[in-house]
Amino acid sequence: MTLLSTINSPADLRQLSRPQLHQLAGELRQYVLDSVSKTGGHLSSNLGTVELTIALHAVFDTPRDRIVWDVGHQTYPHKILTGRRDQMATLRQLGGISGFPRRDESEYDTFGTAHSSTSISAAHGFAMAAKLKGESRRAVAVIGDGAITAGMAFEALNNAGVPHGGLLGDMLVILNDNDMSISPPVGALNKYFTRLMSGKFYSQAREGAKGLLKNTPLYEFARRFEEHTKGMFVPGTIFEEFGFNYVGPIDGHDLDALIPTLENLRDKPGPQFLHIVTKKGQGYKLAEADPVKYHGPTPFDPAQGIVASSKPAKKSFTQVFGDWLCDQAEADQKLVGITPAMREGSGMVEFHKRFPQRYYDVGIAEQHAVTFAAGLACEGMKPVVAIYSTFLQRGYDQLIHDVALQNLDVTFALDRAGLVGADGATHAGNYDIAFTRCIPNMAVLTPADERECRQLLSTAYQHPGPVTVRYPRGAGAGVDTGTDLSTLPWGQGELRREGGRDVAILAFGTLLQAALGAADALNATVANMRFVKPLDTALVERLARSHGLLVTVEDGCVMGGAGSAVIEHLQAVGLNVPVLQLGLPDAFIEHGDPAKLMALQGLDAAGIERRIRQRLGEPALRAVV
Ligand SMILES: Cc1ncc(C[n+]2csc(CCOP(=O)(O)OP(=O)(O)O)c2C)c(N)n1
Ligand SMILES: CC(=O)[C@@H](O)[C@H](O)COP(=O)(O)O
Ligand SMILES: [Mg+2]
Repeated sequence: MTLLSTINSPADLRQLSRPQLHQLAGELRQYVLDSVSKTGGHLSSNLGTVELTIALHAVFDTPRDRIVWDVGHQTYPHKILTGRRDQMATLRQLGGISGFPRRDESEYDTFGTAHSSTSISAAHGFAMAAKLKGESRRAVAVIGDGAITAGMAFEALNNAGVPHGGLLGDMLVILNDNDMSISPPVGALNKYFTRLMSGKFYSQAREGAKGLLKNTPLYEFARRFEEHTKGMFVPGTIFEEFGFNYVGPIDGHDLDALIPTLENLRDKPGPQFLHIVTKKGQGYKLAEADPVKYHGPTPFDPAQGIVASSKPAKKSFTQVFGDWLCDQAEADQKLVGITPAMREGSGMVEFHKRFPQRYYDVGIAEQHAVTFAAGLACEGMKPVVAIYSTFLQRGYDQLIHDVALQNLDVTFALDRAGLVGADGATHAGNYDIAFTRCIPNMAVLTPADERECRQLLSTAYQHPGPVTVRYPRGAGAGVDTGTDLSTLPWGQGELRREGGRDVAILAFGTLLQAALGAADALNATVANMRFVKPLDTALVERLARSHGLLVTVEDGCVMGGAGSAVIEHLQAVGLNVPVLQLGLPDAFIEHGDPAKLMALQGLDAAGIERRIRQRLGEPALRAVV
């Protein structure tokens, strides 16, 4: 029997001796590796937080004390120790536990997250509420060196370090510095952390206070860095200037350092800041060597590691974008590619290699990414912002105020549009059609397949104003993209299937395939609309005049979506034809296999057919999933 199998809550863990906690760390790390290798999920970050999680639950009185994890992708050890060990087999699957903290999943998950850099604000809220309610409890924010680069983290530090109405929150911010975001970290702050590490951390190690780094790459790195910076004067840290008591850096894998340090900080009033140094992928050699590859793998054999499939894979939309970006950059020196910390996920690795001067990873800084692009556009450059639909939500005011209002020529390549699968509701790109099409000057393009994705990216790029081109996670139908940079006529859709006069389906985006499947069974007309804005109003009117029912289909929210655009136009021109709007409902859709999720929403071919038949008052011919 393992020790881990006896831990059903942090109360059990608090009964263990220090040597037993060391043993627990080994078992927990193995459990994380075993379960993630079966389910897929965020691996590298979780291997790095094993000791920290044990130390936090050993020292703090959780759930009474509030631990707020930033992003929350590193909370698998926390889930395992807080009563969800056996549910790890269901991680990120339909009906299973989430890959992120959820208030409705456990009382130990104090704050729901998945978008980064919110933890210090939320912990500050917890700390001030405790003060106002006269309760004595601690709030702890755990934030990574990637997540802390976002403006929001600094807005919170700025606020939390000074008293309000004479009250100062008792909070601890733990900076989990593993010198990695998803990709290698960028920016001045990262350089600053390296400086901090090379000073205090190294000198502690050298003096034998811990002797822990000896013979490790970190030791050698710190030693070499110190040689470069000899004589450098480091006054207080930036965090002390913000009003925090700064402690560290300490080794975040050393329970014997972590536990006493946390005990000490737990008992100190006011804002405390602990800087720990960890290694992404710790304890699994392959992940340590390539933390990017093991950031969020699909299932793999831990003995072998991730091996490339021998089957030729269909190109993902992300790859279609990445190829297009390189070709367009080759053709136009003015192109600048921008990613807010998602180089791999957005398909920009090759672009980075080939065009390093025109590649910008701005860190986790979506707001800055959008306004930086606006500045470039003012000077006649041609910025392309590659951003996940869900993360553009962070840059919404910048989109309106800095880009659209000045009608600037910025192309937004919106990846992960629609449901994304395992990451669930936090990452779903359901809202971008609704929140972009209402902005004056913005154009909104929805390619139906890989070839059209490439063509509409070129079309957007040539259009002298702000445009979003949205495409989903994963592969399309396998349509050849071609290698040209040809464009499609602005604002025009196309008729893809001439059917009877009863039903015309207006498909926006990649659901065209499912719409065509349904149309075959119904003998319906199908239009591939391509543009949500400017809408092909001539095509809409023609179909409205010649069919008894219009059906709009999109993989975004129905409310305010592309179907709403069609109805608004019909109303404006006084065409009174019934419209059935098919898309995502007014509900958050949980994690699971994307195809299953779409079927459950009635957005596969069978579902579209069934819902149209229901609307026509016909019996459903296919079984409900
Ligand atoms: C607002 C936002 N932008 C981007 C992301 C994607 N993202 C998830 S984890 C991550 C890297 C975080 O790095 P760090 O905070 O250092 O944590 P680590 O993975 O190193 O433990 C990024 C960019 C996100 N979740 N939220
Ligand atoms: C936690 C986070 O935001 C990312 O790691 C995200 O899970 C990546 O998603 P993709 O796998 O779709 O790139
Ligand atoms: Mg990090």
